[in-house]
Amino acid sequence: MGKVKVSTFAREMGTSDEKLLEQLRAAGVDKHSADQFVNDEDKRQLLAYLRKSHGGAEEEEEPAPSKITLKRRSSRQVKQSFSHGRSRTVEVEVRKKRTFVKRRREEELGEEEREPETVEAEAAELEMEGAGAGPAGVPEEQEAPAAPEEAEAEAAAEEAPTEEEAAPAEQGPAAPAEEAPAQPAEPAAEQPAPQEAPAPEKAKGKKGRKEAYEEEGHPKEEAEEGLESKKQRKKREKRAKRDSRKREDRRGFERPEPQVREVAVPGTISVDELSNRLAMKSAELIKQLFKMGVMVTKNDTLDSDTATLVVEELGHKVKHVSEEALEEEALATEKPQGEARGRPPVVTVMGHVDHGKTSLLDYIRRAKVAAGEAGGITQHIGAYHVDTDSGTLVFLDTPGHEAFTAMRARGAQVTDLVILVVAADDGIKPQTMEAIDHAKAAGVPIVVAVNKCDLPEAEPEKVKQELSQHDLIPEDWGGETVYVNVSAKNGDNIDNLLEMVGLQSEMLELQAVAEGPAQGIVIESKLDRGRGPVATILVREGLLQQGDVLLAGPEYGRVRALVNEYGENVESAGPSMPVEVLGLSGVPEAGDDAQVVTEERKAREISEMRHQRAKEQQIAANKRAKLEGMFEQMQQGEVAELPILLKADVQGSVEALRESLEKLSNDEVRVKVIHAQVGGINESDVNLALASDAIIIGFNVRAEASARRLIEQNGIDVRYFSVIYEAVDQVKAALEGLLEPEVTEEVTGRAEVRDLFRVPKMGTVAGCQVVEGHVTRNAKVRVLRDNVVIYNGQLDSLKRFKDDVKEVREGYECGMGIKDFNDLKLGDVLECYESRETARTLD
Ligand SMILES: Nc1nc2c(ncn2[C@@H]2O[C@H](COP(=O)(O)OP(=O)(O)OP(=O)(O)O)[C@@H](O)[C@H]2O)c(=O)[nH]1
Repeated sequence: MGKVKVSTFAREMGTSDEKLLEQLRAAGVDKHSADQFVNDEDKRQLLAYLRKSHGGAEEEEEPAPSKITLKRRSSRQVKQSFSHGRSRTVEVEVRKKRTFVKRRREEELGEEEREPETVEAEAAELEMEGAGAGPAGVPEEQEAPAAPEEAEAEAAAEEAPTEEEAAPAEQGPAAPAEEAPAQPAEPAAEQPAPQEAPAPEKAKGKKGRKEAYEEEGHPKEEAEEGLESKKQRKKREKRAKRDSRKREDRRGFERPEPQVREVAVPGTISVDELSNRLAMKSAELIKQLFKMGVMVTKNDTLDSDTATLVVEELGHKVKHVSEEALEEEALATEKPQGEARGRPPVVTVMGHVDHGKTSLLDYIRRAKVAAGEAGGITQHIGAYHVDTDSGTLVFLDTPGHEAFTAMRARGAQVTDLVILVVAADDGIKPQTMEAIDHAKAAGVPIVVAVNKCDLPEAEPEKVKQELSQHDLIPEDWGGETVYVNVSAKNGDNIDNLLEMVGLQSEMLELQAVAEGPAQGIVIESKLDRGRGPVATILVREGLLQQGDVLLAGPEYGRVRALVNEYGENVESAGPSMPVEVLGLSGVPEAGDDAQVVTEERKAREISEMRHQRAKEQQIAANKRAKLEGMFEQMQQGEVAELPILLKADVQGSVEALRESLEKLSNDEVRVKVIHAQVGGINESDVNLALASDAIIIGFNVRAEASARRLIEQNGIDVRYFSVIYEAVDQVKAALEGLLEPEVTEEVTGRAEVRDLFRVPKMGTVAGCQVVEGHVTRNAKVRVLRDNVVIYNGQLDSLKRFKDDVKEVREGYECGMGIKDFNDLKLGDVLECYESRETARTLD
C-alpha cells in the first residue's frame, strides 16, 4: 500500500539513491530517478531479488501468508492510557501481523517467540543487501530498515517526549502506500497499519509516524489505531495477563477459607498472648473485646470466661487447658531415665512440744560429728544425712508437723518415714495426736521413739498402751509398730533407733533412678547476703550436677555451686541427698518443685510463665476478693466490710488477733482478714492493702523503710499495737463507724383535715385542727386516709390565719400544705413525725 519515493526508500534502507536505483533495476524494477515512486510490488520484487542474490531465499519468494492471521483483527479494542494523561482506544489488529510473519518459518515454534526472530531475520536480509551493495560504512541504525515492527517497537521503547519532538515529521514516508514495493513481512492489500513504515520512523517516534500515516490519507482515528506499537501491545498484553492473574489472586485472597483454630485457653491469659494464639494482631483483638464491652490493654489479663467468649465470637474453638498441663508437656522429656536403685529414706521427727524432738536431732547430728565426719555439720541447710550400720538416713532438720504439713499442702511429700517422739514422763498430748493424724493421712510409717527414758518417772509401757489405742500397736504385742525407748539427753539407744529406722525403711523398698536430669524439692531457701539466692534441694531422682540448668518453682539458673551440710562444695547430688544450690535467679519457696532442664531457653520460658501466672493469680485473687465481697454484700443486704491486713511478731499473735478480730463480725459489718503473716510490714503487704482498701495492723512489728514510703505516698491506714485487746478495741470502734446509724422515729402530733382551699401558686392547703400533740413547720408528714398511709412527705407550709408559724399545738386550727402533694381530702389525718439517727455500737 505504501508508495514512497526512491530517495526516501534509500534513506530508510540506509543506502544511497544510486545504489538503490541500481538494485531496483537489477531486480527488474524500472526506476531511473530518485524522485520516482516505488510501490509495494516494487519492494517485494526488490526483496525477492535480494534474497535470491544472497542464496536460499526461495521460500521467501512468496510474501508472508498474512491472510490467515487477519481474521483476528477486528475483534478487540483496548483502551490505552499514557503517562502524560492521554488515553485512546485502539484495535488489537497488530496481533494478526505477528502471526502471519511467523507462519512460514517457524511453525513448530510458539507465535510470540518466533515473531521477533522472523522480523529480525528479514530485516537482516535487507541489511545485508544494503551493506553488500552499498558503501562500507552503513550506519548501525540501518539494521532494521525494512522491519517495521521492530522499528516501531524500538521507537515505542524510545518514546521519550524529547525524542518525539526531535524527530522531524517530514522524515515520514512521503509516497502513497499503494505503489510501495513489496514488504517481506506485510500484506500489502490488507494491512492498514503502518507496518511498512520506513526506517526513519525509528527515530521519529509515534508522533511523526502518526502524522506520516495521516499524510497517507488515513483517517485520524485509523492512524491512531495503527500506531500502537508492537512493544506497546506486548506490554499491554503482559499487563492484561498480570492483571487477570492479580484478579485471580485477589479473588483467592478475598474469599479465604474460614480458618477455625483450636485455641488453648488456660485459667488466665494476657491479651497479647491470646492474640498470638489466635494469630491476629493484638489491636484487632482489643477492638473485638471493646465491641463486647471489655476495655483492656495489650498487657491486661483475661480470665478464662472472657477469653472463651472472645475466641468463640471470632469463630474459633476453645480448648481449655491448664498452664500446668502445658508446662508438664514441656518438661515431659526431662525425666531421668535408667535403672532404679535403692535410695536412702527421708525421715521427719514429729511430736508434742518439749518431748525432745530437737534434742534427738541434735544428738544424732552430734553423734555424727563424733563419728568423725570431715569438718562436722557446720551449717543448717534444712536436712542432713547420716550413715548408720543399716544404711544412710536423711533427716529433715525442721522438726514438728507444721513444716511437714506445709510441704504437703504444697503437694510436696518428701518424708518417707516419721519418728514420733513421745516423752515417757508425759505420754500422749494433743500434738502427739496431730502428728499421728498427719503421718497417717500421708500414709507414712511411724517409728515411735519413747524419749526421756533416763528419767525416773518415765513410764514407757504407759506410752505404748496409750498409743496402741490409736492403732500404733507395738510389735511385741503382735502389732507392726516399732517402739524404741531412748534418751535424747544422754544418747541411750539412739543407735538402736537409727537401726530400726533403717530396717523399717528397707521394707519400703525405696527406689530411684540415679542418673539423668535431677528432680527434687526445695526444702529451704534464703537470700544470702554474700551468695545470693540459696535453695536447699532434696534430690528425689536423677543426678543434680554443677553447671546444670535448674528450674526451682518460678526461679531458674545455672547451678554455680553445690554445697552439702558440711559446707563442702560437691560436684553432684544423687537421690535423697540434700544440697544447697547457688546460682538461681531468685528465692523459691519451700515445697517448690525443682527440675533440671536441658535447655536454658526452656527453663527461662517456664520461669517467665510461672512468674506471670503468680502475678495474675495475685491480681485475680485481689479482684475476686473484692467482687466476692460485693456479691456477698448484695446478697446479705448492705453488709459493710472492713478488710484487714495483719502482720505480727509471732504466729501465736497472728492467730489470736485474727480470731478476735473476725469474731467482731456480725450481720451488718464484717472483718475480713485478707492476709495474716509473721514478719515486718513490707512493700508487697502495702500493695496488697492498697489494692484491697485494707487497713494494716502491725502487732509488735513495724514497716520496712520502703514500705513506709509507700504508706505515706498512698495514705494507707496503718496501726501499730502491742496489746491484743487494744487492737480489738480500735477495730471495734472502726466497725462502729461502719454501722448504719439507728433511725428512731417519733410522732409529734396529728391534725385532721377539716377544709380544703386551692391557693394559686401553692396548690392545695388544708384547713386542719391539731387533734393530738403538736405540728411543726419542718416536720415530716404522713397522710393517712382511713388509717392507711397514702403519702409520706414533708410539710410545705404551716399557717395560723395568714401568718407562717413554727408550731401549732393541740386544739388549734391551722393551714397545712404538703410538699408535692395536692390530693388531700376532707377527713384525712396528717401525722407529723420526727426521725432521729443514733450511732450504734457492736455491743
Ligand atoms: N531428761 C531428759 N530430758 C530431755 C530429753 N530430751 C529432751 N530433754 C529435755 O526436754 C526439753 C525439751 O527438749 P526439746 O528437744 O527442745 O524438745 P522439742 O520437742 O524439740 O521442743 P519444741 O522445739 O519446743 O517443740 C529440753 O529441756 C531438753 O533438755 C531426754 O531424753 N531426757
